[in-house]
Amino acid sequence: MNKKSIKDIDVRGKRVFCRVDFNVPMENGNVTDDTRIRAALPTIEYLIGQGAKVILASHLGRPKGKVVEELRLTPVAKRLSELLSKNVAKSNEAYGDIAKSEVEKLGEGDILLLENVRFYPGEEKNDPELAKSFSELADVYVNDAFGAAHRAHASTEGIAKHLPAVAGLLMEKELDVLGKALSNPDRPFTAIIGGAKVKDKIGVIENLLDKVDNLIIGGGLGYTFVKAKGYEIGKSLLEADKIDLANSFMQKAEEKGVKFYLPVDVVVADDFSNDANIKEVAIDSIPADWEALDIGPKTRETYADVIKSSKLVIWNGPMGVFELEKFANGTKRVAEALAEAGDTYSVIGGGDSAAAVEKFHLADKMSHISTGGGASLEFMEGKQLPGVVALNDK
Ligand SMILES: Nc1ncnc2c1ncn2[C@@H]1O[C@H](COP(=O)(O)OP(=O)(O)OP(=O)(O)O)[C@@H](O)[C@H]1O
Ligand SMILES: O=C(O)[C@H](O)COP(=O)(O)O
Repeated sequence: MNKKSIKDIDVRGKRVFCRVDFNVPMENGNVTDDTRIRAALPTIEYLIGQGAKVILASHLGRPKGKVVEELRLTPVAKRLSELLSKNVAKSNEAYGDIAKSEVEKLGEGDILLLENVRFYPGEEKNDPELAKSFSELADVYVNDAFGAAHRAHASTEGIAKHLPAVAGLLMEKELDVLGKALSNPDRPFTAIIGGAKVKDKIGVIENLLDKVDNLIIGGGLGYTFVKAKGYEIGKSLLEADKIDLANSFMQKAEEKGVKFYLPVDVVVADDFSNDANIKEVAIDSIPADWEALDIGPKTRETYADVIKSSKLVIWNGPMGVFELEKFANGTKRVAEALAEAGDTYSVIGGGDSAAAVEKFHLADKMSHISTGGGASLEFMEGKQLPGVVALNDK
């Protein structure tokens, strides 16, 4: 990495504004998956160890510049405090006099979590005034929010103009692992792309088609490809305006000698729920009133075989509606195959794929689980991430 990290500067006794990505799933005021919080612990613990005054900032959800009670970071402060076995103060503001007075109370090694930065309209607009106000809380800026590094926002980009700005340890690790995988991949190199929408994955599919040996498609976005091949897909997800694009991807894959894998069978349902009637059908037999919500058993085994014969696999996006047990088998099988594949380096990029791997208790079997969904996607598209560009060069 050509950017400075916290190890390159002296943070002892300093007020450190550390942007983290604590955009975690919550239910009834409790954090339901703390992966992203745990991923930030090395940086936070390092800062504590250095005697810094640690000011943490994050977004949660998309409150669109307004205070949304359910999107306060209070439950995150509680969870972080449990993980660190240490008090984590929580502010109801993210800048201004109240936040300043709370920062003033910090001793060396203390931690304050600011309120959700997206409660302020200036955050997503990258308002220079707001960025300046954030910077007034601190002496140093650390960006450890790889998951939000693709956003040019006040707390991820603008603030870096006002303070010495360096990467945290998580940011550094993510950039090193993903960068190495894409610039010099071990082969066979396989990408598995799933999730809901083709439109979200256009860039990554385009870029990866130039790099991979195998491209596996699953999830809701797969049905636009299935339709493009001429099959009826019933009520499955379809982006009709992306059919031509899907065709052009399949053509490009053929030209480049990339093996392109689509489901050959699927699990269809008569309702989008765990109570639905379901059946497994071949890809050419999706009933008109039914919806494909997972890949079928033959597809699962083919995908597992491709995974196991690969040296490097990048996975972004679930194979089905894994949140519902009836449609989790495809995603689970992919995760298991990655876990079983001994000498395959597995990179899980994507909030949902990471959540799935956690859910199946296979996280410790993966080589690297990226904390970035959109960020890892953009990285895989070959784009520059504004939150990284803004940091000080080495
Ligand atoms: N066949 C399907 N039909 C409808 N929805 C599906 C289907 N397969 C997967 N999904 C849904 O797609 C969602 C994930 O899509 P998304 O594109 O956000 O994935 P992702 O890239 O992993 O997300 P993130 O950006 O958070 O990492 C899941 O909630 C899942 O239920
Ligand atoms: O969950 C993510 O991918 C990051 O936290 C960024 O969130 P956003 O897509 O709402 O900017």
